[in-house]
Amino acid sequence: MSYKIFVDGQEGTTGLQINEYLAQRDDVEVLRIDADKRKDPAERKRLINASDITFLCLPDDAAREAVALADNPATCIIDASTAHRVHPGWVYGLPELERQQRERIRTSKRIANPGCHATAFILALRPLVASGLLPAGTQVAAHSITGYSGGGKKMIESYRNAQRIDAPRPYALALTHKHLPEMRAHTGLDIAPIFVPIVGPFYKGLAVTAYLHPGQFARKATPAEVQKILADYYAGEAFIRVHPCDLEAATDGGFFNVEASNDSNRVDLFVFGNEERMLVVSRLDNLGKGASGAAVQSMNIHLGIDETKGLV
Ligand SMILES: NC(=O)C1=CN([C@@H]2O[C@H](COP(=O)(O)OP(=O)(O)OC[C@H]3O[C@@H](n4cnc5c(N)ncnc54)[C@H](OP(=O)(O)O)[C@@H]3O)[C@@H](O)[C@H]2O)C=CC1
Ligand SMILES: CC(=O)N[C@@H](CCC(=O)OP(=O)(O)O)C(=O)O
Repeated sequence: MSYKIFVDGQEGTTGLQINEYLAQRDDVEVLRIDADKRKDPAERKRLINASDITFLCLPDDAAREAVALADNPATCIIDASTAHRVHPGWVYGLPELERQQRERIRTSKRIANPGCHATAFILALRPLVASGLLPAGTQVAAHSITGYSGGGKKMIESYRNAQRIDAPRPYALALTHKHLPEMRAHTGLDIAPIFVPIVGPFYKGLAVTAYLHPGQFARKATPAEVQKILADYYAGEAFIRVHPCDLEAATDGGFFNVEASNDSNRVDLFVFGNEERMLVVSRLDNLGKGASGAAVQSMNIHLGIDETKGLV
């Protein structure tokens, strides 16, 4: 069986990476759009409706437009943009979210691929809320350190061409980052976090660090107990690794490497600190589990094939 796949936005950062994954597979046929028709709605409409799966790797407005072009009920759309992540009728493409999520991804024709910071944040926090340890009313604070490819073609260009940008740059300082709605909706928290992303002068790799105040927990817990909640929640997950509370093993001489999950679809989770002050750190490749890898994982689940196919 060969599935027909169309990548709308095939020349963008996420689209190119999805095509790299698909190029290694013999069970998919990629429908290519001619370069001069990449933004032609009629040609995009034809290819979307000729496909079993269409990946939208587009800015939000273009993604909404693409959805309006889809009229074949058999076509499944996996949207990498922010447009539909808390939208009714769309399933959030994070299979590890909870037990029923894979079935939702399998049966829905509208799948919203999670944001990169949001994926890391939600996977770190959701088990703690679900276990009752972290009250839903807690306002969590977190920062994220990310590579510049997360900003797409324009940001990549600015790092490569402009005068050297060699210092990390915090942004979204109005504290209204576009991932807040999905972070709130999919962690089970009632309040959006105080969230500060920081972009650094490296291509890819991302780590969200969430600050936990054990005084706000519903019961006393050590870092090892928090680590166990995460490990139990993700037991058996192919792409989530919950590391033991071992600072020496988790760092290079005390320094945390935000690039160490790169070139994988893996999320690495760590708990640091003590009974008074705690951190949960969640690390991934923003172009892997933070974007294209996650999209391919959802495609595999939707098609009912091994979800790890083509992914490491
Ligand atoms: N980069 C990342 O790590 C992540 C990105 N995302 C999301 O995925 C989506 C794509 O992001 P990214 O790949 O980084 O963005 P890029 O800017 O790298 O690529 C977007 C592509 O879409 C094309 N495009 C723009 N408008 C249209 C249109 N109307 N019709 C057809 N094609 C169009 C652009 O064309 P042109 O080449 O001419 O500019 C470009 O090739 C975004 O919504 C982003 O928020 C999600 C998770 C992570
Ligand atoms: C470095 C950088 O700018 N990163 C992007 C997030 C990329 C991502 O996950 O994406 P979506 O655009 O799909 O939400 C940002 O923080 O806005």
